[in-house]
Order: sequence, then structure tokens, then C-alpha cells
Amino acid sequence: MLKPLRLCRGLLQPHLSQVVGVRIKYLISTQATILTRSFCDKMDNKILLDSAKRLAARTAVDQWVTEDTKVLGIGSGSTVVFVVERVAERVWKDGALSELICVPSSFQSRQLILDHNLPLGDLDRNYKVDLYIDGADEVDSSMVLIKGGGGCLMQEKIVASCAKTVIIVADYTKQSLRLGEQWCKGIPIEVSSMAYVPVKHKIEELYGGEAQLRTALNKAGPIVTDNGNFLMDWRFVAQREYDWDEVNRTISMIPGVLETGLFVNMAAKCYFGMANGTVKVQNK
Ligand SMILES: O=C[C@H](O)[C@H](O)[C@H](O)COP(=O)(O)O
Repeated sequence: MLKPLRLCRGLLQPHLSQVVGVRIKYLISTQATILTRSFCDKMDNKILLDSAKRLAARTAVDQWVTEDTKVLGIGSGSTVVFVVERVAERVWKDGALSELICVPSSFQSRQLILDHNLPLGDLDRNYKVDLYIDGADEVDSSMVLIKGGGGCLMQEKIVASCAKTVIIVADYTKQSLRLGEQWCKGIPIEVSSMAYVPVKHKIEELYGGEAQLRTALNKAGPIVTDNGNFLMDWRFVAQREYDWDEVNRTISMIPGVLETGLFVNMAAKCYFGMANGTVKVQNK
């Protein structure tokens, strides 16, 4: 009785494996097509966003960095890369801006200044900053900014506070009527490592929402800022009306909070690179 069954199985097996094989090949090719498509879409989006950032950055540099700009504060993030690129072109290709000194706002922006061989300054010697150019994670209609999505905010705010003029450069995805419309990761807050739990509870009790410790992607545990502190991301209640100036002042006063990523009344203009290749300028 076993023999015919074995025979039968033997006959069936190649057929089944062929069917399954064809199915698997089909699934793999479909999955591969979906993956390739989503990869291409992501790449297209990145190219579009990068060109919007580049356009905003170059326009702002060309309009604001002049021979009168002796001390230029350099922000942090991916848009600022194009700012430094353009400043370096002006210095090294055009032979302009011979007296320019650049003050960084993070380890990244210091490296950018050095990589482009631009004169590096610091607030000890250059505490009067003529102009500060930086990116933002979100800009609302009153020019309140969320910053710190890339982990830099405290040094940025310090350098920005020393500047006569603060100019923001960003791609079109950063423009909002209200904070939280585009940027859903919350407001970054730099805190002393020993204080993150009480700070979290105080913010949540005062204003609702949820404040979370930012954890690293390629390291176990929390993100540590350039200043050796922790970062919290406070996801506020998007539907609630907040007075951001008051919120910023109150959170800044909580012991253990070193700085917030809310920049209120600091930016004079914001340059948004748009998807259609134009630049939109928002004034204070
Ligand atoms: O922490 C980072 C800084 O505040 C950046 O300026 C901000 O996150 C915007 O960065 P990006 O130009 O990469 O969008």
C-alpha cells in the first residue's frame, strides 16, 4: 500500500514545487517591483527636497551675505550644508567676502566651516554676529520656529541670540499655519540627564501631550547632544491653542531644562524653496 502512495507523491512533488516555485518567483518579483518603486519615490522626493533646500539657501546667501557681513553665524542641519557651499563659492570662486568669519552652532556646522576652508570664529572673540542663517523643522504663520529635530538647538539659539538678523532657509514642507501641522515629532527640549523624568512630568502636567526621551538609532540608549545632555521631544496637543512665547518661557524655567527648540521672535525672514522651483519669502 505504501508503494503507490510513494509513487504518487513522487509524481506530485515536482508539480507542486513547480507551482510553488512560480508563485514564489511571482511574489519576489512583485515585492521587488514594489520595493524598487518605493525606493525610487523616496529618491525622487529627496532630490526634490534637496533642490528646494539648495534654492532657498543660495537665494538667502546671495541676498543677505554682503561685504558688510563680517561675522556670519552658521546654523545646523541639512539645509545649512547648501548655505556653507554657497558662502564658500563666494569666497573661493568669486574672491568676495575677504573679511568674513564664520561662527558655528554645532559640531556639524564647525566641520562644514572647516571642510570649506572658511575662517572659523567663536563667540569668545566674535560675540557680535552680523547675520545668522539656519534651517528649521517648522515655521508657523507668526514665524515661531521648531528647531532641534537634528539634535542641535542650544548652541543654535545662543548664536542666533547674538545676531543682528536671523534668516531661516527651508524647503516647502516646513511652512505651516500652526505648529504641528507639518512637523509631528514634537518640540525638542534639551535637558540635563538627571532631570529628564521630572521635566517630562512637569511639561505634561502644565500643557498636556507627551514628552519622550529621544533614543538613538545606532546606539543603545538616549541621544546625547553636542553639549552632553539629553533631548526630550514634547508632542503637544495639536488641537489646543498655545501661546508659544509663554510656553517657551515657562518650560525654560523648569530646573533641568537647558533650552527649548521653540524660537519665538527671533527670525526676521524665512526663505522657502518651493517644489515649482521658486522661492517664497515669509516676513516676521
Ligand atoms: O537640530 C537641527 C537644527 O535645528 C536644524 O536646523 C533643523 O532640524 C532643520 O534641519 P534641516 O535643514 O535638516 O531640515
